Amino acid sequence: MSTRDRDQALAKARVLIEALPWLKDFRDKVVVIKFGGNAMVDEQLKQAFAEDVVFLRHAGLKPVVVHGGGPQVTAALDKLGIETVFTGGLRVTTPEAMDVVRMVLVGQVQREVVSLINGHGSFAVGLSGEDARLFTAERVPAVVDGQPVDIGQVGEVTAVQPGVVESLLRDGLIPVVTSVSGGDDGLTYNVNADTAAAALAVALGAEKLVVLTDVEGLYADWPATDEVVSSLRAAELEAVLPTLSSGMIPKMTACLRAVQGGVPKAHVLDGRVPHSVLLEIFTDEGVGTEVLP
Ligand SMILES: Nc1ncnc2c1ncn2[C@@H]1O[C@H](COP(=O)(O)OP(=O)(O)O)[C@@H](O)[C@H]1O
Ligand SMILES: CC(=O)N[C@@H](CCC(=O)OP(=O)(O)O)C(=O)O
Repeated sequence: MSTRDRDQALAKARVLIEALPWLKDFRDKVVVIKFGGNAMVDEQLKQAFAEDVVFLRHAGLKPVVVHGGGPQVTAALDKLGIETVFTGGLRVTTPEAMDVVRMVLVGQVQREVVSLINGHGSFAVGLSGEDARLFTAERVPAVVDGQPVDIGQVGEVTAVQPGVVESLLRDGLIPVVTSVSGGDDGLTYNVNADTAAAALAVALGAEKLVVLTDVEGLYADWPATDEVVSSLRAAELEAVLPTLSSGMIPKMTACLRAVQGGVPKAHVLDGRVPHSVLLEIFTDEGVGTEVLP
């Protein structure tokens, strides 16, 4: 073996050894990963995401995927000539739009994520919040400048029955969850996927919530600067929440609820970086924004 070959082999071994403490810590632990619609635009990135999830499963963790699909819903609504309006980071959802949301998220995006993961084995099983009443949702208004604004069939998760997800995990499977949920009133609700991921992470007693998105993390003073906040505590996040805009509102609220609900750490990561999930879980690379209790 030449010196160069040996150095390369050593570097590879170092990477594997760096993962050792994390492999020990995370063995048998549940990690909820929110795969955002904006992070699922590129074929190579989608493949890398599927590889990461399957890697986690083979490494002895219990990954649970909650997927988004906002951009995909907007594209379908556009085709049908239905206008898209977001208020406080949430889609204004008429009964007509609700049918499209469910069709696209459950029938298209969820199926795609399931088949991407199953390209690497027989692991992924798709579920929506309606299956076995995983989530119960209740209609909520958006809050704009402190005032409630009606946004239609949009719900918050008020109850989680995680049994169906726990059964799948016991069988070594990878649940792929869509946020669309049923209400006690018999209606179907459009639940933001970050919100659903946080509620599920809390109910499962997850070790970590990882939220993939299309920015590096939480920007300190967006859009004026792109300086990423690398770490913040729940109390600090609570203070900055009212200053946030658009999609970051449900995302950071979800991280806050997760850590307040007992999840030791929530992490917003750049889904445009290939294998960002693996890098976050198994290496010392400090990427994205972590939220601590
Ligand atoms: N302080 C902030 N830091 C980072 N991104 C922000 C901030 N405020 C608003 N944003 C916007 O939030 C977006 C992420 O939310 P969203 O589009 O809902 O993502 P996803 O589809 O991954 O859930 C970013 O692309 C950015 O445009
Ligand atoms: C109420 C609400 O806004 N629901 C979201 C659900 C999908 C989602 O959250 O997708 P991303 O994670 O890709 O943004 C929507 O209709 O777009």
